Amino acid sequence: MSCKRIAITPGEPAGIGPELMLALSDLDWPVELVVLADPALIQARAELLGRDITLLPYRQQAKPVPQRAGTLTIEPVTLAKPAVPGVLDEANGLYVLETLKRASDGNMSGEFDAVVTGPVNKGIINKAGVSFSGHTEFFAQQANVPDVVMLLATPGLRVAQVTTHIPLAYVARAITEERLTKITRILHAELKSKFGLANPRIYVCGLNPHAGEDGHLGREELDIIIPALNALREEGMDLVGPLSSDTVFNEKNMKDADAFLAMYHDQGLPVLKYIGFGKAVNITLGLPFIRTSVDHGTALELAGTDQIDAGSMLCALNQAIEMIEKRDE
Ligand SMILES: NC(=O)C1=CN([C@@H]2O[C@H](COP(=O)(O)OP(=O)(O)OC[C@H]3O[C@@H](n4cnc5c(N)ncnc54)[C@H](O)[C@@H]3O)[C@@H](O)[C@H]2O)C=CC1
Ligand SMILES: NCC(=O)COP(=O)(O)O
Repeated sequence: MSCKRIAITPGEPAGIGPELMLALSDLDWPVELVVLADPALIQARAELLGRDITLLPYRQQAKPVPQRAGTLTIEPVTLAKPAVPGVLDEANGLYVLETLKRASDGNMSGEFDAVVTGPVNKGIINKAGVSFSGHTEFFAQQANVPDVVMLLATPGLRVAQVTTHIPLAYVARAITEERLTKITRILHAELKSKFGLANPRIYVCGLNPHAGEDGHLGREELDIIIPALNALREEGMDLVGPLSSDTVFNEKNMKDADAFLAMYHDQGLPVLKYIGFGKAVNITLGLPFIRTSVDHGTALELAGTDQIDAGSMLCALNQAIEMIEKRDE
């Protein structure tokens, strides 16, 4: 297989993204990594941490070559202001978006084979004047895809979400038969195509406490979720539920399920992040390109220190490489 090229966005410059890039540069990789960032930022963080690193310019027309330890290949994107570790500055909000847009464009054109993203601060991008709720929604919009699925995965557990970054107060309204059907179809199809599962079994969470307790604690299960799941079962999908989300994540179910489908962001992710910290990956399903990410945030208080765990970033890159291999099989 020819050497592949993966775009890497470090994310929020005041967060631990630059440290994550240094962690990537510690290892040899079988692919070319193209870091979309301000070289001065990476150099400054390396100096702060007493690290030697050789920054190489990205040459788009050259054949991709595997990344060698001690180096990072960079395409410059210029910060508006030098970043201070741990201190957000809305002046750099658009810089972050520029890196994401470059990654998206390069993936859409076929220049890159995947994008791996570091953590961004959603709030500071909004403060910079651009409405932004997350990479998931941003990449969907850039790729002109109406529906994508956020899936977090760690060994032994995959959790997808029907809704992503919306206020809790809007969640019940957003759970419609149409949305649940579309999301479940994407999840089911990509568990097959991207993870090689012939007939994936998906455990579905209820929305209400005790999955509505026969309608006494909320009617969404009876009126929306059960009818949607029954129709999808008619298509041959192996769906279990809806089940009460306070008990569904037990050892027996985790062994049996290929994935869990949660109704909202904070329903299943605490379980996944608890058992998977340092070895979990966020994957966007339904995009026309491969996108993986760290499972954690900007950890501002750790920026500029050597206290970070780069495990999730390494897993995200390995996951992207695996997905490229699967795609090219
Ligand atoms: N992929 C992304 O872009 C994500 C971005 N975020 C953003 O991050 C910001 C901060 O969110 P928080 O909820 O505080 O989550 P966080 O993940 O930044 O921090 C939660 C706790 O985990 C620790 N932590 C996080 N990553 C770590 C690492 N690699 N090594 C060691 N310790 C680590 C932090 O020090 C903190 O104690 C928010 O603006 C949020 O939107 C959050 C999750 C994902
Ligand atoms: N919990 C994952 C998260 O919030 C990151 O979302 P995204 O920025 O990857 O869409």
